[in-house]
Amino acid sequence: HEHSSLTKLPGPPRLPIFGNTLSIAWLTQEQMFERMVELQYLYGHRVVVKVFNKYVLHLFNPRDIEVVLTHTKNITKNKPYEFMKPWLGTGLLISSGSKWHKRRKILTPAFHFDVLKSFARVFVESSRLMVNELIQQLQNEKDVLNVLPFISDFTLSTICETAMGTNLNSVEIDETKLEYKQSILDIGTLIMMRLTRFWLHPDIIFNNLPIGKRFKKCLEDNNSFTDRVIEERRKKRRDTEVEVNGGRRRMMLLDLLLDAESKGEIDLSGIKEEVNTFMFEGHDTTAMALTFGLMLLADHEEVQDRIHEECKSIFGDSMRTANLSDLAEMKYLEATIKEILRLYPSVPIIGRVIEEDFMLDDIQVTKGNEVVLHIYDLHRREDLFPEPEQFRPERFLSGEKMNFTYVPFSAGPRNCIGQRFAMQEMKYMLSEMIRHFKLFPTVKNFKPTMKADLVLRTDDPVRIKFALR
Ligand code: HEM
Repeated sequence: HEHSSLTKLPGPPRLPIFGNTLSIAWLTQEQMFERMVELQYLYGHRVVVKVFNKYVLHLFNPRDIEVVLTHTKNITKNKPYEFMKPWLGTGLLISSGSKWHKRRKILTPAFHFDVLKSFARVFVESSRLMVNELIQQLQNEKDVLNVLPFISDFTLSTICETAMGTNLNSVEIDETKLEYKQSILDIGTLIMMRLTRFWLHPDIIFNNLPIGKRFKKCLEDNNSFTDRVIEERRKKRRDTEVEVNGGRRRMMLLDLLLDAESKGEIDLSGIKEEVNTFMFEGHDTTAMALTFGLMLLADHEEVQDRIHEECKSIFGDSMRTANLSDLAEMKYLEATIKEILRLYPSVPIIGRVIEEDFMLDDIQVTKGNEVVLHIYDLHRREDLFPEPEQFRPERFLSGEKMNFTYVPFSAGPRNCIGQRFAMQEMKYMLSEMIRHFKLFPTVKNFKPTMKADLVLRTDDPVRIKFALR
């Protein structure tokens, strides 16, 4: 009764007791990614994997995904997110129930249209800063670059300067910044290792092994950066008492948290978990999307040319910076970003643990079951996106609603709170890049090997050749 009709669904052959846990126990992150992708080809669009006595339902159908994402009660994240708790606490990404509701309410104003609008200066200046750095590289005859480090510097400093109200462009902080970025990579690797090796699941074992000690060290490195961000903002608020700029400044995310603290609605550990959550989600997701984006653009000269044409029609020969109404006119660039996120959705899969029973046709999914939604695989279904491997921004030009065939930012009550922030940031940055440079691939039609991680990642460096336009 408890496990309802899931037992009847297809899936990889299960062993007694262990279920499917042994078959993933030695996989690398690359193999694990492969394994997730191949599920639908081997078993169809509803697949059941058994983890000891627990049933995990993997879904690849837009209709099924819609049912799960729009359910108002089933908003609790599944087991794998537990392993992120020592790091992100129960910040907005991971919390559930009334805590999640309360926090989402506190933080939503930080993403209001007017607040995002006020970030234009930061997005534009940071984009220009990156462009200038690349020009400098060109002057030093370095025209082939691994782009990720430049891009993640860009996204990290924008999230700090916007949401956190902290400026990081001092040399002194460079080292801590690098350490912070490295700590996130290591945390991802260690969490994936723990996830696939079931004997590392109990805290008492994990924490006492070398891997657990390494994990702890990474968390310390990570926190030393985010603690500093909080401290810097506190100091600034003390020094410049009323820095309220038409009431807007105070809508910055970290200010909302610090204000909530003085009203007794949140404590320091609550602030820390949100700052860790937003620093990570707010920079790593967009950095990966922009990296894969530049890779695809380099490979598609015709797409670059169309974006350039569009920019010319907006700016003429002027090299002035963009504003929000310019952005609204960049229809082709918007379609391009959507297509980038179709092929490379920064969050490739998401999961829930079920608290209220529901039906998928005649299949009953019951309390305690877990559900995994395959965004990456959904976006590459041939029946939904003809020639799915082809990069074609035109798919998104008609403006037709994609409903649940396309959900890079998830949907429903637990959708991405930073969706519009991310779209704006990517538009500002990519338009600046295309206005200044022509990009060329170093390997034509390069398909990096993906790995299972906290966000969509590859170990293959994305190298691009630059030339001034
Ligand atoms: C290309 C960029 C981005 C993509 C593709 C993306 C995607 C997603 C997805 C799929 C989720 C749902 C996760 C889940 O259910 O486990 C999510 C949630 C979230 N995202 Fe994003 N995101 C992006 C950028 C950002 C940015 C820039 C921020 C912050 C400034 C952000 C903050 C968050 C937070 C806090 C959540 C949890 C929301 C909640 O549960 O209430 N994301 N994002």
